[in-house]
Amino acid sequence: MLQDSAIQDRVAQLKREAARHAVTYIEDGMAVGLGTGSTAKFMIDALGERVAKEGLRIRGIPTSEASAEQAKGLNIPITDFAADPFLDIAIDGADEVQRGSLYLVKGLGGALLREKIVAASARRFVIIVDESKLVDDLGTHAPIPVEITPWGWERAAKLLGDTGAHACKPRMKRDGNLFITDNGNMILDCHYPSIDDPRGLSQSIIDITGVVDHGLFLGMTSEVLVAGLHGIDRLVP
Ligand SMILES: O=C(CO)[C@H](O)[C@H](O)COP(=O)(O)O
Repeated sequence: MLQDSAIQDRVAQLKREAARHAVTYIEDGMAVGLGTGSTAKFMIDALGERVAKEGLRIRGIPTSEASAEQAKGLNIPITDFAADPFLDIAIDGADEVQRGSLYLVKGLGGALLREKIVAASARRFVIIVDESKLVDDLGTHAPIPVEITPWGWERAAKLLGDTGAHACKPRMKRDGNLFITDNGNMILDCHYPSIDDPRGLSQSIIDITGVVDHGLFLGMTSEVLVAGLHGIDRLVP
């Protein structure tokens, strides 16, 4: 029986391999969406390696300031939506992936808005997760993060309660201060006892004035690379 830390090391190693595999989808001349989080970090490292070793010529749009810093440090050229309104591919992690539909919950890393804009702009949206992120029902392990304007947030929190959320709590940082996104907004983490109609819920949340976006990514995924103890599986919707 493998110890917990040995299992975690093995899963991290497989995520790194899955990230390397995802990066083989990137070809010379492509515009690439760069995700955020620990898994996306492996992917950006692998991409940086291809840029340095093979002279791969690509341009990236990072989904957070953190990913932008990492990409710049690896000499990955950065582009923007003025030059590249559409991307060839975007590669990112996720907090939950629903089996079958490949609907996602994203945003526990706080970058959901830019991640969704990048995903929506990409012809191919590739997700890398470990198998603990696969769920039958969305909201099983992760709350649904909702990005909202700070002004009037209490009102949005109340109206989110009407969409079935049991609790919507402002995200805080470890130091006790309010978490503010790269876009200057707040995040409410909303817990739903069950999500039977993800599309209906998505619409109800987005209809609340003051909500900027939320972490349900529905019908956007092109494929998921799942790193499990026995290797890497590829899921398509
Ligand atoms: O949505 C995200 C950030 O907003 C991340 O993709 C998600 O939180 C997964 O992160 P990790 O790869 O660290 O588990």
